[in-house]
Amino acid sequence: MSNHHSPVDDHQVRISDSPEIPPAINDNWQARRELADALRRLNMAMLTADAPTGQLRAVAAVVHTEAARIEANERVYGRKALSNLYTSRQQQNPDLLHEMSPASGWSNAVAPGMHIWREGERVHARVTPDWSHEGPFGHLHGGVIALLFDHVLSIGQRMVGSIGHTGTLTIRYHRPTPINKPLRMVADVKRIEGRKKFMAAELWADNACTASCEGIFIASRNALPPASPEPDKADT
Ligand SMILES: CCCCCCCCCCCCCC(=O)SCCNC(=O)CCNC(=O)[C@H](O)C(C)(C)COP(=O)(O)OP(=O)(O)OC[C@H]1O[C@@H](n2cnc3c(N)ncnc32)[C@H](O)[C@@H]1OP(=O)(O)O
Repeated sequence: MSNHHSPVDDHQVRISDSPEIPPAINDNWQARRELADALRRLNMAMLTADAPTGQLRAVAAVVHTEAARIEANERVYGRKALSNLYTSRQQQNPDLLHEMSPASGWSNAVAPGMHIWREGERVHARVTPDWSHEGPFGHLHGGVIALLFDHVLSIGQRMVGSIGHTGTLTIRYHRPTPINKPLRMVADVKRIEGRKKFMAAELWADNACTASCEGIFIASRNALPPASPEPDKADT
């Protein structure tokens, strides 16, 4: 595919250089983070509490009412549309990925809450999946692990240019990965061949590598050549 693709639109994606979670874009997005936290708490309570049926139905009714209140606002669907809205209001176009991503978005209640940052030629990440991400009893779902790898490797591509599509992910699950404890990830670029970036990453719990991954990412035909030492400056 891809002759008809528009150029990869990842100019706004930045890799943090700090292990600290950055502040929200503005107070509105801070409020979205707070609502996402509340939703995660509600989900966790629902999954773990031996609650009476009537109580569960009563809470569902309240949540539907509150959702309708928010739905009554003008709707803007997707990162691209939201970016355009910011641009049309002549505000700086912010990096919405880190708020909205299903893997790392602080304002996305389904995301496990993952922070990615760069140190030298590697990207690091930390994430604490919980009971809502359980696969085997007490352990992390393998599909969630694939999501975490895909995301950390995707963002890691920014070290050497623009973000390309995931072509192939090869994951080896070495041992069950725990939930409810901080996990660490590390990723780097192994080599670049034309439009292909060969990447690798590991997932660690305490002192054990529980899974490792190799990924091939394919840059758009329209992307600028890779391997710039300062991708943000080269791409913008
Ligand atoms: C992601 C972009 C947006 C970024 C926004 C920022 C947010 C980031 C958010 C996070 C996003 C998270 C990330 C996501 O979730 S990305 C979403 C998951 N991925 C997809 O949906 C990708 C679907 N597939 C495609 O679109 C096309 O097949 C692609 C683009 C992959 C290649 O189609 P294209 O027409 O361009 O390729 P080509 O035929 O000219 O071949 C070119 C070269 O590549 C080699 N090859 C081809 N396919 C594969 C493969 N599957 N594995 C390994 N190698 C492959 C091929 O042999 C050839 O090599 P060579 O012969 O030259 O040696």
